[in-house]
Amino acid sequence: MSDHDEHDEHEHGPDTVLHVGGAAPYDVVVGHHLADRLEDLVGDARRVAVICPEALQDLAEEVATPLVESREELEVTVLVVPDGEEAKTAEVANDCWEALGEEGFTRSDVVVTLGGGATTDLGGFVAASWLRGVRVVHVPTTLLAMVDAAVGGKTGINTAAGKNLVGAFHEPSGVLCDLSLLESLPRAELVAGLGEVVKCGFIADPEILRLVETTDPDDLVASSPVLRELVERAIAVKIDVVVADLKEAGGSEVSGGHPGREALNYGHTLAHAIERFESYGIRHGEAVAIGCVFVAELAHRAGDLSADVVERHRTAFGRVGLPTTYAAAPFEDLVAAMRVDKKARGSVLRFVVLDDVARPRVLAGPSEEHLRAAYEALA
Ligand SMILES: O=C(O)C(=O)C[C@@H](O)[C@H](O)[C@H](O)COP(=O)(O)O
Repeated sequence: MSDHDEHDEHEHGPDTVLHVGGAAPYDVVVGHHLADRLEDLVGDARRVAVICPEALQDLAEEVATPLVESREELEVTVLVVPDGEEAKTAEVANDCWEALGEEGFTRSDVVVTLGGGATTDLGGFVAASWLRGVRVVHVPTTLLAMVDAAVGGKTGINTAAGKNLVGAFHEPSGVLCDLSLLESLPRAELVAGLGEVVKCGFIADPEILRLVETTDPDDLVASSPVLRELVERAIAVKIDVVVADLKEAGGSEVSGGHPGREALNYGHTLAHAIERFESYGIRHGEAVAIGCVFVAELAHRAGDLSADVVERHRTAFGRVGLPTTYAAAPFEDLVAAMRVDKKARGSVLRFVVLDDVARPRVLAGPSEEHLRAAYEALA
């Protein structure tokens, strides 16, 4: 992650600044080589804790060095956490709290997360809970974290009962989406990130679907202007939704009503159940693709979604290389896992479904017959 220079400006155009309004406004910057923006975001902090997975330790040092050099009194500590979902445990959060305690971290200090969605979820949660909330700046290094996890303030860890069951809403004070970091991202990780992008296309922005359907998937690489447009569009979808309903309070069964923030959970009810069943051995974006096809099948049976739009799910997710079939888990196990989904109310399962592209709503209490048939359609 190096500094932005004239060459970047010439080759990739100016950085894009997407503003997130609300009670705690912040900017999401999309561009190339954004390291020089971090100093401003750290502001007058005395201490910075950079939370990153082991594989990104060198990058963390690269980020830390200019900060240390920028101000004599600034202390920067790198906290290394496990890779992926293994970081999202109470034990790892506790290790981070202990480290912040040893550093004497105060309310004016700053956590910087550097990593994928699991790192931003964990680091955001540590920042949300330490002293009941210190500033956090996210520097996402995967496509999924850029378009989803780093934006909107959801933070959390997993428990034995399921994914993200403990957490807090804690908005970052800034997000730096440095697309040059995607150059070294394994292809499968980039493809997984496209799962959340395509999801945004279905719930709110048909132009995303058009771009995905008309671009050669091999051209979706870090330096591609189309990828950048997809990133910016997906973030814009997310910003619109979280500004209107930060704490997911608007999800209701009011007929014809938009589900508020729950719309972003499209495909996630089954996705989280599959991830848990697979002991997080499947990438989140892959599970989301499967979950979206499932819920499209459900909406076709229990609602108004046309067979054409169901098929469009298969082609859009499949085109970028994401899975659209799944049969590994017994239906009953997945239903049991879905019962602890945050959208469930009492014994009633609730799903975000579509009536058409960009027309999301909540479906409450679908019949077991419809659920089973939708799951069987994934096989
Ligand atoms: O930001 C949201 O709201 C979302 O639901 C976005 C999801 O894509 C994301 O995976 C989120 O972390 C899932 O949240 P959860 O509340 O279902 O745990």
